[in-house]
Amino acid sequence: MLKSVRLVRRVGIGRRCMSTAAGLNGDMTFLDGVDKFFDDAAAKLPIENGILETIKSCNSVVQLSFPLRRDDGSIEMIEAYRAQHSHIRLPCKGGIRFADSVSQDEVEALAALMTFKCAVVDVPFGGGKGGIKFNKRDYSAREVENITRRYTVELIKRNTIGPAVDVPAPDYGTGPKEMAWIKDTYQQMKPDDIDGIGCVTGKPVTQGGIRGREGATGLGVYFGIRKLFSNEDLLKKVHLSSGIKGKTFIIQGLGNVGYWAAKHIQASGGKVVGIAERDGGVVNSNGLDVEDIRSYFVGNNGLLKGYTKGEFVTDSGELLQSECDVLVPAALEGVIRSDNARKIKAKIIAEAANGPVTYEADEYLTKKGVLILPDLLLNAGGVTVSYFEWVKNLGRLRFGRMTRRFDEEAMTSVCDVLEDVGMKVTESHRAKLQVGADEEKLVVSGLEDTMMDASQTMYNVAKENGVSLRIAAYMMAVRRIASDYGYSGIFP
Ligand SMILES: NC(=O)C1=CN([C@@H]2O[C@H](COP(=O)(O)OP(=O)(O)OC[C@H]3O[C@@H](n4cnc5c(N)ncnc54)[C@H](OP(=O)(O)O)[C@@H]3O)[C@@H](O)[C@H]2O)C=CC1
Ligand SMILES: O=C(O)CCC(=O)C(=O)O
Repeated sequence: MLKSVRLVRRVGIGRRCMSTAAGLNGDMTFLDGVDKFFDDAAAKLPIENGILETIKSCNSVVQLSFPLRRDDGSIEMIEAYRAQHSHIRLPCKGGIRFADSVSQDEVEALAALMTFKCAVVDVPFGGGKGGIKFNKRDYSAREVENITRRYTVELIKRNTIGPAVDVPAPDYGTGPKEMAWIKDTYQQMKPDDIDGIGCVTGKPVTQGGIRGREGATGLGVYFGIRKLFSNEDLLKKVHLSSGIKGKTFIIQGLGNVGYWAAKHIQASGGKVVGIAERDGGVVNSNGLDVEDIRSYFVGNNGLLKGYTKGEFVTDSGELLQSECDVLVPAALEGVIRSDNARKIKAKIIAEAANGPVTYEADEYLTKKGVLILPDLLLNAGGVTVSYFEWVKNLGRLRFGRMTRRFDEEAMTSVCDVLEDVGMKVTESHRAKLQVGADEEKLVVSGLEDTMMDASQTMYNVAKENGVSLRIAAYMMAVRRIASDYGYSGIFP
């Protein structure tokens, strides 16, 4: 039985109905920090105050609690949320987090980041985010499945999930398996929704997922970092030469995002000299082998302790403060705060996680000259490829299915014609040209194009306005959303 349900409608700046979150070790709460970044960007834009208030406010938050029958026969109440920050574009979009840290403040902040992130990469969704407050490790597989399915049912009952209204995806603590349960539950309950398969993204490929989504966020992080390493102007400010090759990286979190980002960084010649996980970190100034450490970590129940190809450091927080060119936080928000910002030695912080740097730490580090690649841009690869998955689901057609062979044959004809007119086309030329793009190639290409384009616009906005990259990203987002309101007006 449903114990309590609260539907909270947020209607204006500062009129938060029940923000109970404590600040982050003395810094403001996650949500207050996001609001403050928004205000700083908004102050630079000639946009009517009422529109700014409309953009900033969270449209709705569902708070749920539902019972779980534990394996030992006892009943436990589970607390969960889904925030829909913006309905200006539908569906709402954003992941579902399974973590002890989940709170209303957290999901609202994350949902707001989703709205702005989607606008930065021009993905036509409003922001949403869900969370269930529990640690998966303390529950059996059956219990986790039941929690996921019951949560989905509670969302269905409130019309808070569906391909047209709100489409969840993976986030911290969730992945393809949970997304498959959500999809299956939705389709069991709504068999007449012809687009039901698009009710969630990040599904396994066999369940309507898209090739490339699992590694998309980390690949997008890599693309964003690579783009920065081609920007001589910005690199000059942090006294670094161009190119990733030989640069040193420390990664926090070897989960989905951290692993894929580290893998691509290493493949392009970057040196991963430290990896920090919850139980401790491993350092090696000659560079760690990402694939090797990840397979150890996965096989060792998510623990790094015992890994022998580097020095183990018990306090993984120490790694954030170690010497490196680029620090990549890829775990949770608020890990760089005023109480440790002064000790950060990295020249660049690449925000793979959402909100890893608090407002206060951002202010301090930016003044000090540390370059921060903001979450709004840097981890947008996930939602970009989720968008491709949703389009695929609604279109019911795998990208490349109707074009791959056609393109290959067209290029074969081009090679034949070149030879007919007397040009020499070698076998290696043919091998290069006669490729039709399959789904994965198209996804990677679309993702790369999106990240390059959005990065360049962000750099331009930062330069034109003399602001940090983060404020530039917020400015891009606010301008685009305000322009939507300019056309749609305020209903009714
Ligand atoms: N998945 C996605 O597509 C996207 C994720 N993000 C953001 O990226 C971040 C990471 O998400 P994701 O990779 O999916 O999550 P995962 O759950 O896959 O991985 C996170 C990893 O970080 C570890 N971790 C937790 N706390 C710490 C800590 N204090 N120090 C070091 N490591 C820690 C976790 O350990 P443990 O399991 O023990 O907690 C886990 O191994 C989140 O902020 C998320 O919102 C952003 C865009 C998209
Ligand atoms: O893939 C998505 O739809 C959302 C990913 C996400 O939760 C995020 O970008 O923070």
